[in-house]
Amino acid sequence: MSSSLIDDAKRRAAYKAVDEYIPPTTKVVGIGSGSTVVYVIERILQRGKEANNNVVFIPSSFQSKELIVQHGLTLGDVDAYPEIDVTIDGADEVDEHLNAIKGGGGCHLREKVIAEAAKKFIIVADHRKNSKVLGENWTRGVPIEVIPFAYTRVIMALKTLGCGNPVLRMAKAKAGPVITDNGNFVIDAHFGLIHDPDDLMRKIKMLTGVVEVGLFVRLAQIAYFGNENGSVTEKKSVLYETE
Ligand SMILES: O=C[C@H](O)[C@H](O)[C@H](O)COP(=O)(O)O
Repeated sequence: MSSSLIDDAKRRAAYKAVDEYIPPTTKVVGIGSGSTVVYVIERILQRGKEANNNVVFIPSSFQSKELIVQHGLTLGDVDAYPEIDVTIDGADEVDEHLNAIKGGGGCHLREKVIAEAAKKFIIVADHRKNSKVLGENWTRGVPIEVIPFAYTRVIMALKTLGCGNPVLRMAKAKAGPVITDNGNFVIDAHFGLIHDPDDLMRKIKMLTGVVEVGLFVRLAQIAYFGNENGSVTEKKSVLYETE
């Protein structure tokens, strides 16, 4: 599938999420990070200045803060708005229960804060992210943000938890490791198929030096996946099916 077809798929998922989950009454919107979220902003801007005038946007990263500011939207902070109406974000993989792997861009710590602060957390992605079980398609591993001082110890501990080859994420255009928006490192740890993401998330989070794990368990209400044929698949959490 060409990259423009994938971009189209991301765009359709993002547009649908904005159309269905940001009604005119919405006051506070959380903005995730990554390439799909760019289309979320694109759709929000298409609603026009008037529709966005009274809406505050809360970023989950340097990237989303820049998107909000550059497009003249009102920037807020989770300190001032600890309760968000709806957060829309991308994902690296989503399982059948709407658990997700996130952090391919190293932003999962702030993204999780913004997701947990939201009454509704919505995922937007292309069809490659739509799996039955986590680890099926996303084999780069679970992103784990760690304080630099502890990274070697965390890598050792991840091996005892069953990860064969945890890798410190290296920067592409700089010598040395990726540094997150919070000044930390990221370790990518592939665990094969993850049948119990809650259990794995808790075990990793208990390791000293781990700041946040890119496993989002039971947080999403709905996920939209843009497909190759132009359709959009909706996956809804059983936790919200009664709504
Ligand atoms: O740290 C990055 C985030 O978790 C992204 O939301 C995730 O990697 C998906 O990004 P994209 O929309 O570019 O596939």
